[in-house]
Amino acid sequence: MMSSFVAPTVPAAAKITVRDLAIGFGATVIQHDVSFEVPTGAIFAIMGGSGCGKSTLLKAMIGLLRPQAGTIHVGDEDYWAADAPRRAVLGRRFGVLFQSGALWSSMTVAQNVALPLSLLTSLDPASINALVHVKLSLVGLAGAADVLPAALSGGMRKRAGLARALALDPEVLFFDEPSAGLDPITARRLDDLILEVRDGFGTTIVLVSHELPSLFGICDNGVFLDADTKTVLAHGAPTLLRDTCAHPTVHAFMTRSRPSGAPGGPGAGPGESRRGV
Ligand SMILES: Nc1ncnc2c1ncn2[C@@H]1O[C@H](COP(=O)(O)OP(=O)(O)OP(=O)(O)O)[C@@H](O)[C@H]1O
Repeated sequence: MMSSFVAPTVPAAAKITVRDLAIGFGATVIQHDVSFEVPTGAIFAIMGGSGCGKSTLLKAMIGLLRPQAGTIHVGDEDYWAADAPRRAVLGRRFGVLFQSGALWSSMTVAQNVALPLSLLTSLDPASINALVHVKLSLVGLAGAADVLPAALSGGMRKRAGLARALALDPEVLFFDEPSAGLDPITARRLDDLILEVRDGFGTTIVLVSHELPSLFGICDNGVFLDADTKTVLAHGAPTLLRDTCAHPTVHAFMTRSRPSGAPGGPGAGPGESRRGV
């Protein structure tokens, strides 16, 4: 007799492929001809100076901003060619942690983490509670389940946001400036947590950051955007770009030095050299 058992479908690993992307607002182009691939299981950095379009690129990748041109593939699927309901289904494979944590202020930490589970799954309340407890334990907030976000420190808010982003077991986690506003030790703890999530669950991680310690400490791949040319200047791990990239803008950013030709930078006259600025 044939078995009626049907094996659950495991979604294909969500490699993200960006091709010839142009992003912007109205007629304004912020970046164009952006191409890169986020390998499965990578911690991938979107780097570049202020205003170059990192957050705008992130918005296009998580479905908040339609690109002006080009494609973003999630696995084999062209994300922006899909209709809105299909994009919503694809989007369930993503978790997002915004800069502020973006928690609902009138809901407790546990209720915030439970929200995506009650909205997007048919799990019963007891299963949701159990899952919430697991996610909060993972980020070290099991003891803060019944606390309102206002009572949390900045680092705890980020961790609560991370627990919520992890609620649906995403294949890809997006972070917008995860360490912004955190002291160096708290930022380091958050970095360690991001590494634990990637190593423990194989989650692909895409993060926007200009915190050099985080970039060097946890990212194994990335792309560097430039505001002046509105294009990608370099691809690769932040440490690789720091150690080998000769482009003056990338080199200056990665080594916190002045671009060559700038006052006090390499190539500047001796009288222009200053320290401690
Ligand atoms: N909604 C919007 N409408 C019009 N222009 C926008 C909008 N959002 C951002 N911009 C502009 O797009 C450019 C890129 O902004 P974006 O926030 O993506 O840069 P960023 O690299 O993330 O910067 P930062 O590191 O300072 O956060 C900026 O010039 C910004 O003013």
